[in-house]
Amino acid sequence: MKALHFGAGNIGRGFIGLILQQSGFEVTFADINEKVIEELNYRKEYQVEIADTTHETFIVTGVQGIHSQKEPEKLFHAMTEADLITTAVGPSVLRYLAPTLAEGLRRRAKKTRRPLSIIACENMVRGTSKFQAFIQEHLSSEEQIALQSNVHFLDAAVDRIVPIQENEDPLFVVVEPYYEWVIETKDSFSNQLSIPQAIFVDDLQPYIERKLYTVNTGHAAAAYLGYKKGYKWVAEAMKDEEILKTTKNVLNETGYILTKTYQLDEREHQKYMNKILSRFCNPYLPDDIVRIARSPIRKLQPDDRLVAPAIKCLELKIDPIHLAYVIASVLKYDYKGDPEAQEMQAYIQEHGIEKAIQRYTGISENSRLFHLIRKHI
Ligand SMILES: NC(=O)c1ccc[n+]([C@@H]2O[C@H](COP(=O)([O-])OP(=O)(O)OC[C@H]3O[C@@H](n4cnc5c(N)ncnc54)[C@H](O)[C@@H]3O)[C@@H](O)[C@H]2O)c1
Ligand SMILES: O=P(O)(O)OC[C@@H](O)[C@@H](O)[C@H](O)[C@H](O)CO
Repeated sequence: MKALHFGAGNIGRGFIGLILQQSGFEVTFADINEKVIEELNYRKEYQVEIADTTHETFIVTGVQGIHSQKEPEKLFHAMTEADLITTAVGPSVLRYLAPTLAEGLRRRAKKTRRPLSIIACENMVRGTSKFQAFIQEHLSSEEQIALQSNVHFLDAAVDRIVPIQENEDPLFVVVEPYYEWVIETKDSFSNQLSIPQAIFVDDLQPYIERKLYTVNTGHAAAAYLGYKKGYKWVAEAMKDEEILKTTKNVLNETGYILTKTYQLDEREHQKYMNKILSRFCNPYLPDDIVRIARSPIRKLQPDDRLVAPAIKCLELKIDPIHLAYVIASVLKYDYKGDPEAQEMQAYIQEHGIEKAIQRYTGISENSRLFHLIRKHI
C-alpha cells in the first residue's frame, strides 16, 4: 500500500507518517520545504522520539519526498500510485492544494480505477469534506461522477501535540506519547483502509467536536492568557493558578455542551479533560505559546474552537463567560511574528474593536455573546 502525504511538517512526520509506516504503507511526503524534501530523499528515513521518561525512538524507514510545486509530474505519478492521500498542511492551505489534487485525480482516473482514500488531517470540523468541495470546483460534473465510485473522501480528527522542532536534524521530531486518529467510515469501502492504530467510526461529529472543543479550546485558553502574562511555554502558563483556573472553567463550559449534545458520560468526560490538562503540562515537551496561538483570525472564526462552542452555550441557555474572556484575549493578541495577529491589530487600530469583533467572529452587535466579549476589552 502506498500513501502520499502533503505536509512533511510536525504532525506530518511526527504522527501521520509514523502511523502509516507502522501500518505497512510506503510513505511519500509532498512539501514545499526544499531542505526537508532533499533530506528525505537522501536519507530515506527519519527519527521520531517520544517525549516522556523513556525517550523511546522510532525510525520511519522507506520514505521519500516530492517538491509539490517544482516536481508536478513526479507528484501526479505518486497520486496515481497512491492508495491513500493525506494532508497536514494547515486549514488555509487546502484551498491552494485543490487545483493540484483535481489535476492529479483527473490523470489518475485515466490510468487506474483502483480505490483511493483521501483524508485531511487538519484541526477543523469536516476538513476533508471542505477539501473535497475545493477540489470539486476544479472538476467538471462528469469528472466528479466518474470519481465517485473509487475516490473516497473521509473526514477525520487527529490528536497529538507536536511542538515546533528546534533540532539540528531537520527531520528529527519529538512528539508527546498520546495520540488519537479517528476516521469516519461512511461505507463498506472505507473499511478496506487498514490503519490498526486509527479508530473507525460511523459518525465523526462527537469525536471532532470533543477533540477541538477540549484539546484545542483548552490549548487556546492557556496560550492567549499565557501570552498576555508574558509566558513563553504553555507548561509554564499552566503553573499560573489564575490561567489554570480559567482554562478549567473554559473546559467546563465546553464540557457542558459536549455532554449535553452527545450524551457523554460526565465522569468519563471529566477524566478526558484531566488527561488533556496533564498533556499541556508535559515537562518533556517544550511547546511555545506562539505556536498554539498561531493564526488568531482562523481561531476566531465562527466554526472554530472558541466561537462555535460559545454560541452552543447560549443555545443551551448558559452564558459562556469564560469563553468570552478568552475570545477577548485573542483580540488582544499582537505577536509581531504572526501575520494574522498583525493584520487583526491593524484592523482594530483603524476600525475599532466593535467592528473587529463582528468581522472576525461573525457575531452581530445585538448578540449576547458580543456584549460578553466587549465587556472584557
Ligand atoms: N502540531 C500539532 O500539534 C498538530 C496536532 C494535530 C493537528 N495539527 C494540524 O496539522 C496541520 C499542520 O500542523 P503542523 O503543526 O504540522 O504545521 P507545520 O507548519 O509543522 O507543517 C505544515 C507543513 O505543510 C507544508 N506546506 C505548506 N504549504 C504547503 C503546500 N502548498 N504544499 C505542500 N506542503 C505545504 C509546510 O512546508 C510544512 O512542512 C494543521 O492543520 C494543524 O492544525 C497539528
Ligand atoms: O494547530 P492549530 O493552530 O489549529 O492549534 C494549535 C494547537 O492547539 C494544536 O496544534 C494542538 O497541538 C493539536 O491539535 C493537538 O492535537
